[in-house]
Amino acid sequence: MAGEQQTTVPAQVQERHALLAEQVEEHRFRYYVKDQPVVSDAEFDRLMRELEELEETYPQLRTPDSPTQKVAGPYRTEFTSVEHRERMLSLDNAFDDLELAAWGERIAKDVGTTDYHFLCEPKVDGLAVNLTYEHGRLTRAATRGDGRTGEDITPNVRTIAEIPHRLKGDRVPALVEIRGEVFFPMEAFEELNARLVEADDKPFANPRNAAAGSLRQKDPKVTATRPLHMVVHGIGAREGFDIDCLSHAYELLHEWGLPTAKYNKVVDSLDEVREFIRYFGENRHSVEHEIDGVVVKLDEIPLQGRLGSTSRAPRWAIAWKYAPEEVNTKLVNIRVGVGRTGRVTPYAQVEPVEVAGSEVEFATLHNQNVVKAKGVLIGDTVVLRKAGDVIPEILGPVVDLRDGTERAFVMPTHCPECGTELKPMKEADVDVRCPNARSCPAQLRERIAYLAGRKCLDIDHFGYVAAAALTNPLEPADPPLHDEGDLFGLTVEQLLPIRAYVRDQDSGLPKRDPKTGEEKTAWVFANQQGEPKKNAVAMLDAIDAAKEAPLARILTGLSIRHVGPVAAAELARQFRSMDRIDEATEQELEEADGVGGTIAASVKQWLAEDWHREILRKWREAGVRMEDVGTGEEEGPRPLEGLTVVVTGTLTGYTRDGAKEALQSRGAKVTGSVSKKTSFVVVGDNPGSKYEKAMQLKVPVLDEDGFAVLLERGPDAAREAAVPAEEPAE
Ligand SMILES: NC(=O)c1ccc[n+]([C@@H]2O[C@H](COP(=O)([O-])OP(=O)(O)OC[C@H]3O[C@@H](n4cnc5c(N)ncnc54)[C@H](O)[C@@H]3O)[C@@H](O)[C@H]2O)c1
Ligand SMILES: [Zn+2]
Repeated sequence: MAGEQQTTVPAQVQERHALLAEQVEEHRFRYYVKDQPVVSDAEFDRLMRELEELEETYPQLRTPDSPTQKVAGPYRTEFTSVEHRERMLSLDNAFDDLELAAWGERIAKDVGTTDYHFLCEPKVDGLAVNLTYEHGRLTRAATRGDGRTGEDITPNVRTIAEIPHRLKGDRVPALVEIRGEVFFPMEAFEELNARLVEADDKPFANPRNAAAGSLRQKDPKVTATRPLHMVVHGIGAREGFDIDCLSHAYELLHEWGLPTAKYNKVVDSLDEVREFIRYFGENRHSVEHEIDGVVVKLDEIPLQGRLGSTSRAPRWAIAWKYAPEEVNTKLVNIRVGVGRTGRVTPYAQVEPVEVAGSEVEFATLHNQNVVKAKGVLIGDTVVLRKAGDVIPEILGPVVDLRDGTERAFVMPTHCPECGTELKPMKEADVDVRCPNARSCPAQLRERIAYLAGRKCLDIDHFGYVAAAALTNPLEPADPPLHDEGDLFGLTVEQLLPIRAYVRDQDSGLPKRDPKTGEEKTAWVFANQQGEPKKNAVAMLDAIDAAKEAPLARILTGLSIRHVGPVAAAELARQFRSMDRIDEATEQELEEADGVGGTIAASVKQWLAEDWHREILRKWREAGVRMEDVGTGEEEGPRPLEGLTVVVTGTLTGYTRDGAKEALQSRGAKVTGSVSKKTSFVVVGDNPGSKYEKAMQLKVPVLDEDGFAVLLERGPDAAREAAVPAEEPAE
């Protein structure tokens, strides 16, 4: 200590420290008071980290008014100030295992016993609220403020349905302060922003800001219209009752009617803490609110007291932060991509950013109404979210950074790739499509990529870049594939001269070099000596092998509307060859198990088109089998015998009845409600409560692809394809 006092702080360091402190204070003000932050949480955390590191090296900089020594504020706001009876603190963070281990060691050293437990809780991404109950009545609700003094938001909090105005039961104390997190559900966020934009109000950048902004309204009537929820996660001052552990306190809070968390877990060791962190890292989105980390607490309350707190955070708890899923970036442009069925989708093109482990340059905007509803303008700084494997999306604009140069998106009237005039999908539909199915380069590229892809022919070394190169190269002018018909006739000589754009698979748009900003191009199949690349040769071999593909995969790969993997499997099982499907009447197709009128009509329509027939003719000529060997009758087995399956939500390739028949014809029992005896729950879009029930009961859940696996390959393979439904906590 004495030595450190003598090192003088270099002038640049002092300046840097002052600048960081000022920035942190500014960001806190925008975040806690205006509910409109201009930087991402991760960016904010980096500033805080740098500040802490400077103070670690030069402890003289760590004065009591440094932001590192305070919760936040104090702020004067339009709300009345109220004192908390006990301070509301922030939490120290652990960003890696070393920091978690260091915390664990400090606990072990300072706690004075070996008999203690860790309470693990998902960290709710919302805003902290303090509820005061006196003799069971909610007498006050306040924000955290600077930790000692918060804002009185009692009337607003009273509008939140799940917060009781009166505690239940006969063990109600004289006084208790309850701490918790108010959050805004992700599903409702888009709708709120749409309403705000409609009314010419500022949209929120993310759900956490929406929670804070909705709760901190001058008029509680406005708050009442917002779907706010709360999870309680602590207690402050108390009189008239005693508790030994925080986990037991939660049981009491639950008994009083307060919304306690479902997933908390008490464990003995740091390794089990790690397991909890790992589990929720992978299942972040199976919880009803956003999670930005895990909070680990010492469960024993007397031991918490022994460790005490700093001016900013308790020593007995730590927040593990997950890698951020949200970043701020610039919306450079909104362009449209054309999908396999011709559907035209606006895409945000952003300044490339790293998020959730990958570089993102495009984010879907679904359709023109979504662009409008989100309230984003070209040129905005936006919040971009990438959750797990899901396609990145734009949450909302950072309105406070606008400078007036931003402009609204206008949906193009013509296809960006073939120039054909766009038409609504159906009459009065918001979705528009390019009607030029056969030779629109975009649609052809998407169909070929799908045909070569995992669900269909599964051709090795034939990815999206190859599909793009073969259908619409920059050189030569005449592409090797004019449609699907040319696939099995490809030769190595055709591949060598191909140069093409490197395209993003989700949007279909050319990727750009982050340094030069130019669109990336490549010689896709030839090496520098002009010889074929190994992968190109292997791809041609794989194309050849795909001539023997099972009929179901061929059928799926034709991109016939309504014929996804499941319907294709049904058609193949019952008709067994393309010829027989071709010869069957619409009536006969319709009467087949699990097919139905829509699919039958669509198959017949497809087959009636000349250029489609030409594809089949060329394929036949090239030796594509398009027939399943064996009669099929002798297998007629009931591979799903003994299984009970529930189907919920909308499937794209199947009607509800069709799905049911496909299951029953294989021997499965189909029921309407989920129980412990259910073998699988098949979920489509908008699944609702049965899905949640399945998660609770740990019943394996199958999406549409998983459903196809179940039908084609049976329950063992399907179990591997199922969503893990295991939960660590009870
Ligand atoms: N983007 C910005 O400009 C900006 C500005 C200020 C703060 N922030 C964000 O806020 C964070 C700092 O805020 P903070 O001081 O509230 O710290 P914090 O969010 O890192 O942790 C403390 C808070 O976690 C909450 N919490 C959630 N679940 C909990 C649980 N199960 N148990 C206990 N507490 C739980 C509590 O409200 C507590 O106050 C930053 O790390 C940053 O992410 C962002
Ligand atoms: Zn087109």
